[in-house]
Amino acid sequence: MTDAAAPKPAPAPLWTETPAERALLERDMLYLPDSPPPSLERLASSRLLRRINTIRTIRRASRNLLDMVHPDLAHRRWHATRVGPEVVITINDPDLARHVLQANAGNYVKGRFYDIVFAKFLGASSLTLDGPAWRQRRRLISPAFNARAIRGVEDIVARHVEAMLDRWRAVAGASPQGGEIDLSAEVSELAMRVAMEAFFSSDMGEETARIGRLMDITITDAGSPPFADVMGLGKWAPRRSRKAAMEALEALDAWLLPLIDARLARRADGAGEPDSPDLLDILVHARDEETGALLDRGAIRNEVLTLFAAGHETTALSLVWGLDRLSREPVWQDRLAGVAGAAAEAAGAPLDPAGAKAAAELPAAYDEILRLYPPAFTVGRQAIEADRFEDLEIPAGARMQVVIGLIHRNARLWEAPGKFDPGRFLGDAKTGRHPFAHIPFGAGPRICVGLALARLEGLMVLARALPDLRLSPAGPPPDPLGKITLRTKAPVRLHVALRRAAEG
Ligand code: HEM
Repeated sequence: MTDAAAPKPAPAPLWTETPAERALLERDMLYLPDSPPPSLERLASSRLLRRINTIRTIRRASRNLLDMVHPDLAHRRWHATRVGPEVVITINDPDLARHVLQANAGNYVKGRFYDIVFAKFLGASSLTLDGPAWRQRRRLISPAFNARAIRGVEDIVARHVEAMLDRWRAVAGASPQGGEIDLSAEVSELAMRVAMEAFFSSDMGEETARIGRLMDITITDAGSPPFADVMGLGKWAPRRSRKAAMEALEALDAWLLPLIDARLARRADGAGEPDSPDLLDILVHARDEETGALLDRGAIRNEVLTLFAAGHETTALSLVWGLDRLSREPVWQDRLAGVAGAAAEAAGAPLDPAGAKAAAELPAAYDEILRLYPPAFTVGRQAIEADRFEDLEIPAGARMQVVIGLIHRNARLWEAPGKFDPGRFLGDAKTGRHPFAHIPFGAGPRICVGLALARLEGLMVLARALPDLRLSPAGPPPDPLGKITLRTKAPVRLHVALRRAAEG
């Protein structure tokens, strides 16, 4: 038999959605815990119940943080419970979120939980510090994320997006039916490569898989702090081993510290800040406004690790959830592909960031992705002093958990909240919306410092991928898993085909 007569390969299996899957995709809560935590009122009646609840909650939360969210919260503005020594108030209300994150932000710090979760890994950094030390650190790192700095990394982002899409186009073009990619691995590699080059002007080479694994081990471990730490028990209390995470952290340090040391050595030799500094240059040359002091090696290491950890996983997850959902929304996918394709044709070149922004449907689609699947599902604060909001008494020390993922699907704020509809962010549709109804990057003084970089990456992937590639699901909708971020329980795969082949 000649090649020409060889049978065509069997069509790649394309996922056929069931009504149950559609209902799951469009429900008002992304996640429903099967047994919710009891309310504060019920716990007040029994010490035994409080103990049992604490142990149970910590166990469950260390497996999946989303289990902390009470399903009743979908219909309530807040819910109070007690975990160990703390009153925990979970929030599904834009006014209370504004009170905690902005209006009375001075009374709320990152607090004990951030110490437990991050201190061992990131140390003191812009993410974990509070008060004047945080303000100073934030001032120091902000120049690395201002409009000029972001324009400076546009080419880096475009180059890495294209390199990723070339791999996808090769898979898609290998057969008329297209093929499958490991979406989770692909976008994680993209976000790491962008961070590495934008922050350190350095190439990750073949390191992405190893560094990704090390980051994953440390972040996963940080997201499940030992019971004794959560309970605030002394050193005498037994704790589970964190050996694997500490080894991963050492390996990360062994990778990062030489990069930092090389720049510190240049500074010691008298080299000033270059004309186009990267993030590491900015940190190495940053001086305290009042004292003129430079950051020491430890502070630079903490900041660099924080920015790498805070930046790469969140951005990658927005694309995992977003492209998976788009693969299940063919009408919007075709519309976005048409808009991006027409804009690129008019420009006579692949869309650049300004062109992608100007094609209003594209930023609207990224906003809708961040609404349905906010990678930072929840942000927490601790009350310094007792406070009051309407009829809610907030005791001193209370943990305030703003559940962004609930506010984003709150039926009082959004019509048909589970439906994918970027139209919510187009034209007049935004008029009159509560300013805290959509807060994927947080809000107030501690709003995400890297949001422009994240948006740039998200937008460029949509703008460049959709005109060429038709995305379809390779399996059922992903299951959410709350660690520190909104992960998926298993890596997500995606089916990609060339649009021209698919349409021809
Ligand atoms: C889609 C991607 C991203 C999402 C959804 C996201 C979300 C958030 C949120 C919700 C906060 C506020 C936390 C709080 O109030 O407690 C935050 C803070 C922060 N983010 Fe992002 N982020 C993203 C990307 C990035 C990137 C790319 C970077 C850096 C390269 C970054 C660095 C930070 C830092 C340093 C903070 C702490 C800021 C402070 O407290 O002053 N993030 N992020």
